[in-house]
Amino acid sequence: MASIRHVLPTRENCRRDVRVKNILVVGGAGYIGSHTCLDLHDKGYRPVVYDNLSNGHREFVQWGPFEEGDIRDTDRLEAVLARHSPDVIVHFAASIEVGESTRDPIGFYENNVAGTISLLGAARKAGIDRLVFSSTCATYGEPQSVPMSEEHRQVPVNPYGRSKLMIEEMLKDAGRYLGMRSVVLRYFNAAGADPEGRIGEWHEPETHAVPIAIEAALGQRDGFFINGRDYDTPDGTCVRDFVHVMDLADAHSRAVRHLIEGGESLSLNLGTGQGTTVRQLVDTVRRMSGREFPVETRGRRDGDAAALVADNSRAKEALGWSPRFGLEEIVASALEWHRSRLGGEANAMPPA
Ligand SMILES: NC(=O)c1ccc[n+]([C@@H]2O[C@H](COP(=O)([O-])OP(=O)(O)OC[C@H]3O[C@@H](n4cnc5c(N)ncnc54)[C@H](O)[C@@H]3O)[C@@H](O)[C@H]2O)c1
Ligand SMILES: O=c1ccn([C@@H]2O[C@H](COP(=O)(O)OP(=O)(O)O[C@H]3O[C@H](CO)[C@@H](O)[C@H](O)[C@H]3O)[C@@H](O)[C@H]2O)c(=O)[nH]1
Repeated sequence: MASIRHVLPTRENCRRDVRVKNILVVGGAGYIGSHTCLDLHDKGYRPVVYDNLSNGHREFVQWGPFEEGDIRDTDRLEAVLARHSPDVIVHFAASIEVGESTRDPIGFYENNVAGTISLLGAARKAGIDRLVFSSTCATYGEPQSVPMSEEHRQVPVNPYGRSKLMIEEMLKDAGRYLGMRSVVLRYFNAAGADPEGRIGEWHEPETHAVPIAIEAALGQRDGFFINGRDYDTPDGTCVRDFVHVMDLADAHSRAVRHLIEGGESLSLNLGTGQGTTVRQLVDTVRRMSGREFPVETRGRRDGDAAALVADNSRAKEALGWSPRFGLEEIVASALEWHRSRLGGEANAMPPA
């Protein structure tokens, strides 16, 4: 298989057709936001990060200026917008953990919905009417059919998904009545890391399947617990559509360009269209890391859908986007990132 580095766009081949513009990346010190800054920079944009560092990392801000602030602080946002005059806002900032949303629903609506109202107000005042928004396949709720197209009904089953759907509805009204154009990107399961190992997935606490399996392989956890093996799927474990974070980043840069070029508002799924069971994921991590680790089964996790796989044809058509990487590249890049973070600790471990 070709090295991941060989298919990444270079600064040179993308600069030719994109003028340098400021892009405000809200939540850009986080996982997907920082990879998007890397991609925007490589394509000739200047990403300005606005983040309160509640879940992000200062050291992930490497490709443009950093403005520390909270999206609920409208005055601070207005000052930053006035200073940088961005052409487009890319909005990642949110509380993201589904389980936490059931324990603290009001906190989720406060950060995600009230925070976005504050951001939209500041953007309107600054005359910025182009926005790319991080949504999620969790807005669909229980799948009626797989793969899921954008026409699938949206009936989220947890406060996290509902908060994202509320924002999608607000953006529709901002488009209808205020002329704001937006690209809503509904990600499936983001995973993987910058192939050069500069940034990667780093959530605290970590709840996502890929980094947890890798931490188990690197001896940072006792093992991996599969949440339920009694689903109606090929091996009884949940099916997910893992999409490489660099492919997501590429889609954001394309969405930015679409808006700058006058394109209409869009809602798009971002996934590969390929389903992977949790068991297959764990086996791939074992094989690629060369390390066995204990795998046990526990009960189902509340709110988990059996299978979530994207129909990505609309994103392909509207943005000319296509996922370039599969599960092996996801696991390889994530392994590299985790190993580089652990340094000698990972290398010192005896093979299992
Ligand atoms: N990770 C996934 O698989 C996935 C899937 C679907 C959708 N999403 C969405 O993508 C976006 C990014 O997810 P991520 O995995 O990179 O999460 P992340 O937590 O790594 O990034 C979110 C960033 O937003 C910042 N932030 C949060 N609240 C803020 C506030 N009030 N003001 C300023 N900054 C704030 C955090 O500090 C963090 O840096 C989120 O909106 C999430 O809902 C993620
Ligand atoms: O230790 C673990 C962790 C996860 N899983 C399972 O692995 C699958 C994937 O889980 P996870 O990586 O936590 O992702 P999701 O719960 O599918 O949620 C992610 O993907 C959603 C879109 O599918 C986004 O909306 C969310 O923000 C994002 O966290 C699920 O079946 C989990 O139950 C395990 O079995 N064991």
